[in-house]
Amino acid sequence: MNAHEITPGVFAIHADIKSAARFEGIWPIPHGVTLNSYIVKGEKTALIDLAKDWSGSIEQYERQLETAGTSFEAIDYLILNHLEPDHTAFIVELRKRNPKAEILSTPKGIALVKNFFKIPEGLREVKTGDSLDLGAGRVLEFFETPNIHWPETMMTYDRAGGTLFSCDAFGSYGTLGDRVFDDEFTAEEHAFYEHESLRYYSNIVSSFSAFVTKALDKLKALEVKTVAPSHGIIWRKNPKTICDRYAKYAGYNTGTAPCEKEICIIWGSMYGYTKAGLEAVIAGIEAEKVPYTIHQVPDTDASFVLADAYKAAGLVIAMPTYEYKMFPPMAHILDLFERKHFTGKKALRIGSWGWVGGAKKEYEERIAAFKWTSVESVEWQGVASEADLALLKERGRELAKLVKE
Ligand SMILES: Cc1cc2nc3c(=O)[nH]c(=O)nc-3n(C[C@H](O)[C@H](O)[C@H](O)COP(=O)(O)O)c2cc1C
Repeated sequence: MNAHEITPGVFAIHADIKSAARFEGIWPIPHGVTLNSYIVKGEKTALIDLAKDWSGSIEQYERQLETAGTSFEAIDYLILNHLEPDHTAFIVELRKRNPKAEILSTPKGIALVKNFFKIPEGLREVKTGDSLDLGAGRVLEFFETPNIHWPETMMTYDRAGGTLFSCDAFGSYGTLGDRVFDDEFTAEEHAFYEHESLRYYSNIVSSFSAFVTKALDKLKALEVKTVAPSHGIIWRKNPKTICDRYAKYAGYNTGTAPCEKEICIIWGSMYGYTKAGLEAVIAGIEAEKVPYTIHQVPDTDASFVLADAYKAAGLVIAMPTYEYKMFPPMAHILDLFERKHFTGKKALRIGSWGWVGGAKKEYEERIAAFKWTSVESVEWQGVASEADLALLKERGRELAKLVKE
């Protein structure tokens, strides 16, 4: 694969990773993930971010550097926007092959270079407002954007070409193949990557939405012609599309953008009693014509549940009591909701119990901090009666009406 030229002297070094089953060891990536790093040339050459190791990775990476007219040995500066290992794995190899290349990152980033990789020298701390003159009119500017997605994170901006190297911000799952630019994909392909970027955001970034909003504010002053993230599509035709999308995603759990008027139904059931009650709830939702997605746990991986639940204004949580508490796979989902700050939802909880219940109490304790608006929950012993089913349908309607407000 060749490097992709973004503007004269600026290249994307792009790798499709298909060998890993999961991202961060948690989130399934059936369609893989891309890793982008970038070469910027003035009189001096900068490499922005690196890549993770994969089979044959160094050789593939070197071949792309060659097609961009450079090599590990010719790099003058290594700029690290983010120290997560998927963007830094080659750092030791680069330092070995090219001890003169200076490494630039935020003060927290430089501390990680020292502590992670035991590289003690040839390091430069940069802060917001600092810049690096590569010569020939090419100046790179740095913007600290903490917690997108680690505390040390920054973005780098090439003012001459208007390219923003945003690292994990504006990223997505999904490999790209030989195309990397937004104008090279069809509407259908964009719909696929949009869902993968929502899944990426809800899995990886949603805990840090307040920081995303702050970073987007900071970037408003820049004339961004191309958004060049570390994962996924490079946006040169419509950079606003991905910026707006991220602003919307950040708003879902900080309240700066409304969630979608839809319901995500998450259910688990051992013997089908809760499921039968859920069908009545669904009938109520359908009667109100509110769109919904539905996921059974644990069958559907939490990664996909999070994506649909993150964007939905409404949630149905359907589960039985299990050992005096919530059905364990649902407890896992609620634990993730807490960690990822899924606030502000409208929710209905239902479920069957056998002899004394317990799920309701644990659920209510768990969601107390979530700032959700709850429709009164419905519980029943064993098989739902006709009266239970009528009530369940009614509560489904009630939730749907709330979502439509
Ligand atoms: C492993 C296990 C643990 C259970 N623990 C409780 C419990 O602590 N309290 C209770 O009231 N019912 C308990 N039950 C009973 C179920 O909650 C009850 O049968 C319910 O109707 C199952 O609904 P489902 O078919 O949707 O799974 C338990 C059932 C199983 C299989």
